Amino acid sequence: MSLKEEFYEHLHQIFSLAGLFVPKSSSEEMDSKILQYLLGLDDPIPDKILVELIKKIVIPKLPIDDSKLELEKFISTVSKLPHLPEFDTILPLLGRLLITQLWTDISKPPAMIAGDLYRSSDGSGYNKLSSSLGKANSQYALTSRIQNPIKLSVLPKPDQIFDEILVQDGEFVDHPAGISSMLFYLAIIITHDLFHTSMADPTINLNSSYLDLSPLYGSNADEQKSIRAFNGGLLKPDTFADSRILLQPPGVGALLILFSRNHNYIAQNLLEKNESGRFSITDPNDPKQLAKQDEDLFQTARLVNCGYYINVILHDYLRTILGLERTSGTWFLDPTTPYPKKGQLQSLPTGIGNLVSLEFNYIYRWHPAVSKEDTAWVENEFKEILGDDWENITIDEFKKKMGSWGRSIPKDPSKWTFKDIERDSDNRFKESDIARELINGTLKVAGAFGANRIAKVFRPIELLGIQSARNLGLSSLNDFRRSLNLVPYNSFEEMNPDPKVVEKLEKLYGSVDNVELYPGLMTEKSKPPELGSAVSLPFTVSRAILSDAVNLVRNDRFYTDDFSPRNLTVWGWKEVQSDPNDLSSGGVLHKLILRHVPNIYKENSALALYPFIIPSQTKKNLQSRGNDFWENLDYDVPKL
Ligand code: HEM
Ligand SMILES: [Ca+2]
Repeated sequence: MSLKEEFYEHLHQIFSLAGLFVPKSSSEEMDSKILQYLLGLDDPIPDKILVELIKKIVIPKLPIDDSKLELEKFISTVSKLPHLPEFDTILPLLGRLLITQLWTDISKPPAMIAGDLYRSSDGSGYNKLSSSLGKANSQYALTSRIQNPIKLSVLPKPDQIFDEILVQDGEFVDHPAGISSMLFYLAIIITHDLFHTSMADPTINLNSSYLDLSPLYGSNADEQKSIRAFNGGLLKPDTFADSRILLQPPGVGALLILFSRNHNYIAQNLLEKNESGRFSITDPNDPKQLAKQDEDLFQTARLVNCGYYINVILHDYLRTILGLERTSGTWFLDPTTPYPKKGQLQSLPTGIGNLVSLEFNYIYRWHPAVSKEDTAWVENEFKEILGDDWENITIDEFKKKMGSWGRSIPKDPSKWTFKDIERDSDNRFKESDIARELINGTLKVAGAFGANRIAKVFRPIELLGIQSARNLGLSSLNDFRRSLNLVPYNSFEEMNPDPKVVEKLEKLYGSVDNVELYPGLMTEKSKPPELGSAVSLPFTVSRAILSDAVNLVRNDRFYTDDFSPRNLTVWGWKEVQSDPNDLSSGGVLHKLILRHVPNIYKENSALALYPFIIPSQTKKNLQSRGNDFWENLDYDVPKL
């Protein structure tokens, strides 16, 4: 059988499987019949030459080699077709095919707009045709359709759920793949970039639905103003916009300060290089020109800084999540790749905008991962903010106390400090203070996911979360799984093989179809760390966050169509690239660490190059590659 005949044989089988009857025939006849089927014609195409021409249009070899003049041959053949009755249906169809091909060449809606280079302060205009999509202060989207309503006359009380299956019972369990707290510090920055549920109305998200570093740059014009120096595009020293970061362990703030410092490094370099004179002014005393220069430098620096951030997410964070550092391969998941139409594969759009959903807000509540040390830190913090009876505080009290804490901090974010970490006379934090938090973040092993793994200190937050999800009518875990095309769980045992967990779930929910989304996500089984899922997330969570990541990045025009030297400058565009063959296997975060807390880490420090994994585990992971690559790294803890 020739290759072509073999191909037709396969195709015949596929069509038969799909219930489409296609008689076996010669390949020529087959071509004509397949085209007849694809084009919805009543009769086979009557002419061999036409079949060949139509094939080239329906199944083109992309990109098209126009030197072969295929299009011209097509037009000239079509224009010479004799007026015969058998061509009556074919002629208009040929026109339709040609117009369709030419029409689909150009992406719709347009993703790039000339001269519209910058991110807005609140995420509006990221997509020009639906310019409010995903801007701050919008209602959340919903992902999951309710197909099987929960059949339980009385749902278990939130505190019953927390006290039975969520609260840590017994010893803290180390993360099985040695994931460090630093990975979760970045996860906290990501979640604080995407979600800020309004206390007044839980359907409203006060943040933009884009990974645009809103924790650093703010989510509206006022917040953005509060962090800018209004000179040379700079930010105030070591300043960020989102006060919620102050409630987190200081390592999260330290990581965000790397991005704050990086912004100023970028702005200074942009002005110094001043490519094509794009930041030039003619009169250094003209306030109007100075203001425009400041704005252009600020906005361009933000684009470059976000370029670093997205590459940290793709090359450090996702790589660790997928366990890719254990192999020498350089493959990674790149949602930004352009995929034009190919054969019957439709093109995959980019830059079409994004709106995060309530379900994803819950997918991303990873409180089980908080380390032992950070939990102790949070306990102290909560005692101060919530009072001595913090463990038993009611939801209303919790909201009230959090509100008054928010009003008690300085209005000017450049005055914010972390507990025990003060600002120097130049208003910057000491390198050693920032480095200490980052180093400890890499040394502190995160907590394992699973049922009964959330520290008690999170009780009020979890009760609020469970109650709020209920008020908002979120779907069951199984319906959410259906919405992602995952098979629903048929039994509690399928959801989690641990008999102790099964027993508790059964008592609370009766049937697996009744399990609510959030309690379900936090108690289902976790993925084994060995197989491409190093972070050992709960099954549904692990699948959902990959879909989320791909959408967030691909749908943002600033990371796809507009991610170019035109917008970022040639220097900026080169700066943010990852190099898969370097010591960090393509990581980007080490560049920020080595640059912004200089002379503390060695250039080859495992803690800088693989900050999301505790160093002893990094050594094991790299050794498992089976070569001597691991010997290039220094695994000692940097001295302060
Ligand atoms: C390390 C200590 C942490 C503390 C002190 C903390 C604290 C809080 C607080 C106070 C809330 C607000 C509850 C509400 O208003 O409904 C919250 C919600 C949330 N947390 Fe955490 N959290 C921590 C770790 C994490 C981690 C590691 C993640 C995941 C990466 C995470 C993800 C979330 C998300 C997505 C929300 C919902 C946010 C919103 O809707 O505005 N948190 N957390
Ligand atoms: Ca955002």
